[in-house]
Amino acid sequence: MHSRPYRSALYIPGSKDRALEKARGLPVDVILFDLEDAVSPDAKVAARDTLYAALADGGYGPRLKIVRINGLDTEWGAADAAAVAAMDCDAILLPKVNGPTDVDALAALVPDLPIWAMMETPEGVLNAASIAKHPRIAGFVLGTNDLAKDLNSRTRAALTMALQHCLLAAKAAGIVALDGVYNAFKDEDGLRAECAEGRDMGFDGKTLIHPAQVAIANAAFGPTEEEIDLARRQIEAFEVAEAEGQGVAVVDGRIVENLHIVTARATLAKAEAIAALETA
Ligand SMILES: CC(C)(COP(=O)(O)OP(=O)(O)OC[C@H]1O[C@@H](n2cnc3c(N)ncnc32)[C@H](O)[C@@H]1OP(=O)(O)O)[C@@H](O)C(=O)NCCC(=O)NCCSC(=O)C[C@H](O)C(=O)O
Ligand SMILES: [Mg+2]
Repeated sequence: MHSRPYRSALYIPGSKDRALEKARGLPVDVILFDLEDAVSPDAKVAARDTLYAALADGGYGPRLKIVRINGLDTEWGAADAAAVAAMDCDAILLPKVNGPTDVDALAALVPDLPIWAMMETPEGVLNAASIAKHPRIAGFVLGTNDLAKDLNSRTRAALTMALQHCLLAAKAAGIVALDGVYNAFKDEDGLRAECAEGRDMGFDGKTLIHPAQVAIANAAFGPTEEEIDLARRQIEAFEVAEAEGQGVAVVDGRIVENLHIVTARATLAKAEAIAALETA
C-alpha cells in the first residue's frame, strides 16, 4: 500500500508560465511537469530553464513533483535528463519505455531520482513485468494516446488487455499505476465514467490534462464516506469475531475475513493520507 494518494496527476506544459503558476493552487495529488508532448519543438530548450526556475521558486506544497523528459532517442532527451537531475523534483518520467534497458540508460544519467515509466508502446506493454521490477522504477503512467496510435485501435475497450497487463505488472512489483488521459476535457460525464472504470480496474489514479478534470478524479479515486464507514464497521465486527474465537464476521449480509480487513485498513489509510495532504 502506498503512503500518499495518487488520485489526480495533472500534466503541466513546462513551457507555460501561466499554467506553472496556476498549478500552485490546484488540489492535485501529483504534478507531471512536461517537457515532452505538451511542449513544441522550438520551445523545448527554453522550457528546461522555465521549469527549473518554477521549481526553484517552489509553492507546489506536498504534491508529488514529477518531470517528464523527452525520449533519450531524441535530440533533447539527454540534456533534459541532466537538467532534471538538478531540479527540485521528486521523480523523473521517461516516455515510450520499451524495456528495462531504456530504464538502465536513464538511471546512468540520473543517479538519484526515482524513475517512472510511460507505458505506451506495444513492446513496452509486452515487457511490463521486467520494467516494473527494475529497481529504479517507482511507477507506471499509461500513455493511452500513443498506445492507441501504435496499435491503430479506435476505442478504449481495445486497450483493455494492455491496461490490465500493465496493472498486473505494477501490482506484482508493488509500484504505482496511473491510468491514461481523457482527451475530451470539457466532457465531465465521459471523464467521470472513465475514472470509475480505471478505479474499478485497480488504477491508483488518473492522469489529467486540464484543471477542470481534477475534482472528478479526486472524487473517483478517493474513498467515499460510505466506504470509510463500511471499513470501520468491518474492522470492528472482525475484532469482535476474533475475540470470540471466530475467523469470520458478517457485515451487511456479507462475510468479512482477514483479507477484507487488509482492504478495510488500506481504505482508512488512504483517507488519512488524503486528509493529511489536503490540510498540509
Ligand atoms: C488542453 C489545453 C490546451 C487547454 O488550454 P486552454 O484553452 O488555455 O484552457 P482554458 O482556457 O480552459 O484554461 C483555463 C485556465 O487553466 C489553465 N490551464 C489550462 N491547462 C492547464 C494545465 N494543464 N495545467 C495548469 N493550468 C492549466 C490556463 O492557463 C487557464 O488559466 P487562467 O489564465 O488562470 O484562467 C491545456 O489545458 C493544455 O495545454 N493541457 C495540457 C496538455 C498536455 O499536457 N498534453 C500532454 C500530456 S497528455 C499525453 O501526452 C498523454 C500520453 O503521453 C499519451 O500518449 O496518452
Ligand atoms: Mg504519449
